[in-house]
Amino acid sequence: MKRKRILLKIGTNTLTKETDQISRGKIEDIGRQIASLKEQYEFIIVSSGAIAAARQFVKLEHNGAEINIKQALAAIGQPHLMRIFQENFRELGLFTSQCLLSYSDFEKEASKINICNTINVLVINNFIPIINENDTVSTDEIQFGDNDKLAALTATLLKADLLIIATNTDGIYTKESIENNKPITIRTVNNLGELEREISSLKSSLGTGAMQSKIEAATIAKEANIETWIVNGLKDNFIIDSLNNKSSFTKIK
Ligand SMILES: Nc1ncnc2c1ncn2[C@@H]1O[C@H](COP(=O)(O)OP(=O)(O)O)[C@@H](O)[C@H]1O
Ligand SMILES: N[C@@H](CCC(=O)OP(=O)(O)O)C(=O)O
Repeated sequence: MKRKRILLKIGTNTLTKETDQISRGKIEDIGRQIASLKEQYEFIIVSSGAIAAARQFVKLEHNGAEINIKQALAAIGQPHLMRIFQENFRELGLFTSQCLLSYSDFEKEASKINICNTINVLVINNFIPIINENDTVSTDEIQFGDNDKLAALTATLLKADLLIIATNTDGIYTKESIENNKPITIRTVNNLGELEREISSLKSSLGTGAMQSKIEAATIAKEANIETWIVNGLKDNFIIDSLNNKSSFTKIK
């Protein structure tokens, strides 16, 4: 049976479990789930966390440009992040590999072919690709805040069956429920336009930029007929529970 391809995007909030360190426990939780699902699903990961990994170890001299500091931190943190993935996944019998991509790679035909070729060989040989933005050569994601769009472009290019974005909420909450401090998840979205209106009207008062980028990612995925699920990565077993419909999350069809 052909395995379904899941593109899993893990944000910094999830990877650090909202602390100032990468959580080995969370990486182990993710690895354990991938190991138990590997007969039915193949996983490609887009992981943030390079900057967070560096902040555990260093404080850099400031030269006036905050973005340069973040780029340097990403360069320092990325190998640490990969080491933590590698150590934890290896214990579970999983092999890892690293791919660093930037937006401009998705605009060049030759680069797109190379990305597909490399990642398909990795997947066939059971090496899980762990992708991050190449923060040395471009600043799009660290400037605007996340890897969501990179994940959607990658899911589209690699013909994923599903895009799962792991974050620190039970998906997207309704405007009213946020205002009442009793968050209620929007379970299914068929009309992204309507959702966009709800979110943008929240923007001024509650600062919803973070969810906006996830909606933009879902818009890209939808154009390629890929569903996006926004799930709570802080919870143990979040991938399996969402696949079994045992948790509260947002499904964007
Ligand atoms: N309607 C909404 N529903 C849920 N979360 C929202 C909403 N609007 C804005 N957010 C914010 O988006 C955040 C998640 O995005 P972000 O901080 O970028 O996380 P990540 O690092 O996982 O990408 C939430 O913690 C929440 O503060
Ligand atoms: N490439 C950067 C991504 C930074 C970022 O803010 O991402 P996210 O946690 O997805 O909002 C890193 O690895 O630190």
